Amino acid sequence: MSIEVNQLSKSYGAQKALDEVTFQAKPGQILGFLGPNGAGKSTTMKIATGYLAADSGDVLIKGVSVGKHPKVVSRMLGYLPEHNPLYPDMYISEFLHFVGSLYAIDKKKIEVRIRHVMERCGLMPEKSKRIGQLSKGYRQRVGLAKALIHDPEIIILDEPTTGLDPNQLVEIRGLIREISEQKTLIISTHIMQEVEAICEKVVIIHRGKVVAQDLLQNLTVSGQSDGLILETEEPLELGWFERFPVRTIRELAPNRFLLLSSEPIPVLRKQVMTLLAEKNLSLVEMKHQSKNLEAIFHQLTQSR
Ligand SMILES: Nc1ncnc2c1ncn2[C@@H]1O[C@H](COP(=O)(O)OP(=O)(O)OP(=O)(O)O)[C@@H](O)[C@H]1O
Repeated sequence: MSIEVNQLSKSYGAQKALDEVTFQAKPGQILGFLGPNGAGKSTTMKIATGYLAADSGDVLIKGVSVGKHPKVVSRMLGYLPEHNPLYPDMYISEFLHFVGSLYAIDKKKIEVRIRHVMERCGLMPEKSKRIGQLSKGYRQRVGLAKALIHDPEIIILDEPTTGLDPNQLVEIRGLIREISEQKTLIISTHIMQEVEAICEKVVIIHRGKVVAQDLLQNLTVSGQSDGLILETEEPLELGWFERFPVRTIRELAPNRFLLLSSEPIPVLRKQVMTLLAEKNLSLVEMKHQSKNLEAIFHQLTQSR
């Protein structure tokens, strides 16, 4: 295994942020680490990269304990934190020089290495600007370049596309896919499309506990999550669905529900149509929510 997270627990005061979190990533795998706000993703990433100590449990990077050998591990890891810390007054290459010196990269090799990562991360068009003058997308690229400068085998990216516009988002995702060749990647995110677009394996965490861990293809096929999204102009009463073949109801937004069906969707749809007519409700939207990651995520991380 490239990364083994073993029974990690962490509390902040009385609050338990992680409760025996366990998962693994194989060499060459892109693992999507998913969870709602406050689930414990950043805490896990910080412990895995040696920035924070766990209360119990450990993370092994290629068999080396992060808790016991944080310095050894830091050379094997590239990390893009959620709040990507950069020096706004520095030029990009100046900044990468500085980071390279922290990893004691050979002075003869550093120029070549900086040029390589700047090209790889598409930074050459902006090379004459200071970091503070760059757009958010380009600052994320600098963060990625920083994570790659010492050519680590394992890369951990904490919410790498948050706050990017749709064009930058596609570009950065493409870049992540390119970077991932021959590397092991963990990407923490709450964007389902991101995981579906780039990840092979998925771990879902909720309130500090792992609630699902599998290959994306297995999760989306085996998840018992076929459902119907229903939105009406008027409020719906949950009691109306008691006689329906509905296992669970999730409120996605006001007057908008995900009904997880225990029967084929056409059976449920027919009953919902009858209900709408009976109650004289105006339909805004009704659509089949197939067994996709978003439905599984809702199912596992929202309470009724
Ligand atoms: N330094 C801290 N002190 C106290 N509580 C903290 C601290 N850091 C995180 N927490 C709490 O621990 C829980 C997990 O936080 P964490 O940042 O790991 O979640 P997350 O899944 O990364 O969330 P988000 O998607 O919102 O970034 C949250 O309830 C958070 O408020």
